Amino acid sequence: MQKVVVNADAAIADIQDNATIMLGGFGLCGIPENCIAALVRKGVTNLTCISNNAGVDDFGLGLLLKTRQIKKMMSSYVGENAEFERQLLSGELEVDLIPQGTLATRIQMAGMGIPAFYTPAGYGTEIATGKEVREFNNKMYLMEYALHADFSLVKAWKGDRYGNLVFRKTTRNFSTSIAKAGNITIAEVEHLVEPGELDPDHIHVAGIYVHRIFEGTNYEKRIERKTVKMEK
Ligand SMILES: CC(=O)CC(=O)O
Repeated sequence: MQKVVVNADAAIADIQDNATIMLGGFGLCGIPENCIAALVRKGVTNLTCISNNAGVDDFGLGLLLKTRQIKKMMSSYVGENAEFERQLLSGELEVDLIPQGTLATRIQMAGMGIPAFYTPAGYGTEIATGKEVREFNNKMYLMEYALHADFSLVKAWKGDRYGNLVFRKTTRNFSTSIAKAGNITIAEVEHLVEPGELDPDHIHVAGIYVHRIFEGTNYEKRIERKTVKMEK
């Protein structure tokens, strides 16, 4: 199977209005920047976006919020985006705020083919509204469903033509599960290499999960490693 596509525009060409897309990254690192820029250029609307972080005003999913292409956000960490807040408070944006561990597990379960699971997170709160509740060992749990998407978009450090992916540091968080949860998974990578160049022991996502891959350009990478000197 030929998985390599020329660029982000080709990779996302069949994402249409009303699609559900899942995006990797944690905080502002590991963001599929090239795919987001291509979605802005394509102008698709009414998207449902599943991502731990909803971006900031001028980066990440904030770019798609600014252009009003997102109808619904399913997220956990949403606190640093003024336009997100404005759209939420004005009722323009539907928001499903999900506890972070629940979000991670719902995505992971989709990749594992497990339809639902029980978690104590959110029991007795608004999160529990409408959800099945069960008691195990004298503790109450909510049933949560696996979370699937039409498309998963992830950004890795390296990938090969077969779609095998290697992530760096925190960018791996969420991205490895997201890569397995979409019907179509698109990976953008900083370095596209030949099969055999990646050490098999270092591969985080096996190519079987990845349908399209391309080498991205001009990564902004908002979060950089800083050396912090600790006071004695
Ligand atoms: C703590 C977090 O959830 C990190 C982030 O997405 O900003």
